[in-house]
Amino acid sequence: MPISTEKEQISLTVVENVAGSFESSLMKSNPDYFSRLPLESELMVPAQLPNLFTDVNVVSEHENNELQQSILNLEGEIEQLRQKERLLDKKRRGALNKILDIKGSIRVFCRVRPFPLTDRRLREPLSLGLEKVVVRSAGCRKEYQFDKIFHEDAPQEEVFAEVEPILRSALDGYNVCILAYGQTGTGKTFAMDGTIDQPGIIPRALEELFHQRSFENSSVTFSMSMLEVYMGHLRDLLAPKVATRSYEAFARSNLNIQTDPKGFVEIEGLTEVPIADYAKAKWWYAKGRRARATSWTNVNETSSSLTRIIISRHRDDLKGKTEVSKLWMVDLGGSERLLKTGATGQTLDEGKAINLSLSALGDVIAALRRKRVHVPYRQVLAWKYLITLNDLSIFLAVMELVLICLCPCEEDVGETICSLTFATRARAVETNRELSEDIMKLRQKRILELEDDMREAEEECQKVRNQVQKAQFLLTEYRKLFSKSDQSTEDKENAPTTPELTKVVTKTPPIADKGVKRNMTSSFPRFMTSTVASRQRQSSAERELIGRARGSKSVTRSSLQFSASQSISYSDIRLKAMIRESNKKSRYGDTKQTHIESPKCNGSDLKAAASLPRSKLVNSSDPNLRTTLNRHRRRMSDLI
Ligand SMILES: Nc1ncnc2c1ncn2[C@@H]1O[C@H](COP(=O)(O)OP(=O)(O)OP(=O)(O)O)[C@@H](O)[C@H]1O
Repeated sequence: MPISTEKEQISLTVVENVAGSFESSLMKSNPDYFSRLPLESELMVPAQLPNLFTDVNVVSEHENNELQQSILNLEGEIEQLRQKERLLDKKRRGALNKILDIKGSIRVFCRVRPFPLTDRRLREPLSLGLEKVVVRSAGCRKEYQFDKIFHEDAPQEEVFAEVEPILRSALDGYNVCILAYGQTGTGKTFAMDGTIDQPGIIPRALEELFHQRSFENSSVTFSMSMLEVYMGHLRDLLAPKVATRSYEAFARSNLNIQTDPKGFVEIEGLTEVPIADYAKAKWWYAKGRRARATSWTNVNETSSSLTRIIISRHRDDLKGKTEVSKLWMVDLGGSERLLKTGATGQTLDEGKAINLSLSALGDVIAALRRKRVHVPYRQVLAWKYLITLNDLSIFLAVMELVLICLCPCEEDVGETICSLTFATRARAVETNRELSEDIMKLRQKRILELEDDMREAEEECQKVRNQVQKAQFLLTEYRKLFSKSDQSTEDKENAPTTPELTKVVTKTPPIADKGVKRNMTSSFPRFMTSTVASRQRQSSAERELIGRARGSKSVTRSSLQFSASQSISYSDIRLKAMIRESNKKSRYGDTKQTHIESPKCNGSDLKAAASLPRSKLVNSSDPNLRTTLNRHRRRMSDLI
C-alpha cells in the first residue's frame, strides 16, 4: 500500500500536527515506518504491538531534538484531548440528567407475568395499555398510570433497555436503586435474577457496568455485597462461611445496623468483595444466590434479597479524591399470600409487619422526594422488616426505578390492587405527573432532542478517546525511541576516550600547539599573544620546577598539581622549601602556585614554616616577593 494512502487511512490528525517533520526524517531512515503503524484493532492490544524504530543509530542529534519537541507537543495534545473528552462527557451527562429529570427521577414500571399454566382463564381482570393498567373487579373499574407497561410476552431485553440509562447515572456518580416489588410468584426473581437462558436485570447490569467501564478514562472499581432480609434480620450472603441453615441459628448471627443522627445507615460487618471483572462478578453473584437458596428454605418466599454494587471512581479532576456511588438492586419480598391463606402466629405477624413497613416505606419515599424536613425513618426502623431499605443510599437515590410485578389471574386481584396502590404512591411523589397531552408531546420532543445531543456527545467523545489512544501509542513509541537514542548519546559520552583525546584533555595544552595557538590568536588581540622569548622563559621555568619536584622523594605526584582552587594540606617541609626556592630562583612559575600559602595549612606546618627565616616564606606581604610577583604577573600576561 502506498505510504500516503496508509497515512490517510490512519487519519492521525494529532500525530500529523505535531510530528510531521519528525516522521519525514524517520521515513528517510526507516521507510517501513508508516507501513508499521498500528491498525485500529491493534491499538486495542498495545502489548501485541511491534516495536518501532529499534535502530537508534539512524537518529541524528538534530532528529533527537525534534523527537524531544514532538514528545512535548504530543503530551500537550493529549492533555488538550483529555480536556475535550471531559467536556464532552459533561455534556453527555448533562443531557442524560435532563432526560431523567423530565422522565422523573422515580420511574415506575409495571410488568405482568404470563398466566400460570395451572390457572384457568375465567376472566381477565387486567387490561393493559402502553402506560395504563385498568383493573376491573366486583363491578369496579380503576385506572393506574405508569411510565411503561411490560406485557406478558415482553422479553428480558426490553425491560433491561429501561434500566440501562439509570446504570449510566450510577457510573456517573449518582446513587441508584432498582427495586422489584410484587406479591409472591409474580416474577420479581425472574425479572431481577432471571434464568440461565433469560438473564435478568442483575446479571445484565453487572455485564453492562464492566462494558461501560471500558470507555471510562478515569479508574473505576466495583465491589459487591449481597444480603437477605427476613423478619427484620439480615443475613450476609457473601460471608466466607455460611455456618447455619436454620433460621434460629441465623437470627443470632445477624448483622448490625448502625444509624447516625442524620439517619445514614451502615450495615456493620457486611462483606464487601472487590469484583475485578465480569467473570468474578458472576462468580460472587452465583455464590450469593446459592447461599440464599440453601437457607431458610421455608421462608425465602417472603424474604427480600439485596445486591449492592459500590462504584468507586478515581478521576484526575477530583484532585485525588475518590467519588463513591451505590447501586442497589432489590428483590422485595411480598407476603400477601400469607395473609390470604389465613396464616396465623408468626406467619401472620410477618405479613402484617411487611404491609405496615411498606406503608411506612411509602411515607419515607414521599417525604424525601418532597424534601420535607421530617422524614419518618423511625416508622420503618420500628418495624425492622425492610430495615435495610432505610439505608439512605436507597432513599436518597437520585434515580429510582421501581418495577411492580403483577399476576393477571382473577384470584390475585386483591394483591394486584395492593401492589398498584403502592406503585401509585411511589410514583405520585414525583410532581407534575398529570400533564396535558400537549405538554406531554412537548416533553417527548425535548427528550428526543436531548437523546440526540447525548448520542452526538457520546460519538464525539468516542472519537476523541480513539485519538487519545493513538496519540498515546505514538507517545510511548517516541519515548522509547528517545530513551534509546538518549542512552546511546550518553554511552558515547561515557565511552573510553581515544589516546589523542586523553592527551588533549589531561595535559596542559602545549604553548606551541597549533590548535591552541589558533584559538588563542583568534580570541585575543595580536599584541596580547605570547612572544617566542616569553614562551621559552615559561617552559624553562616549568621544566625547572618539575625537575625539582621529581628530585624530592617525599613529594607525591598529586601534591604537585595544586591549583588556585585547591586547598592543599601539605606537611612536607622539604616540599614547601623547594617550592619557595623555586619561586625565589625562577620568577616564571605559575602565579597560581603562590596560593600554596593557603591558610588551611595545619598547625605543624605552620610551626615548621615559622622556623624558617621570615624572608623565605612565600607570602605576598613580603615586599621582595611582591616585586617578584608583580614582575612575574607582567611576564605571565605575555604568555596569554
Ligand atoms: N415474565 C415472565 N415470563 C416467564 N415466566 C415468568 C415470568 N414471570 C414469572 N415467571 C415464572 O413464574 C414463576 C415465579 O416467578 P418468580 O419466582 O420470579 O416470582 P417471585 O415474585 O420472585 O416470587 P417470590 O416472591 O416467591 O420469590 C417462575 O417459574 C418464573 O419462571
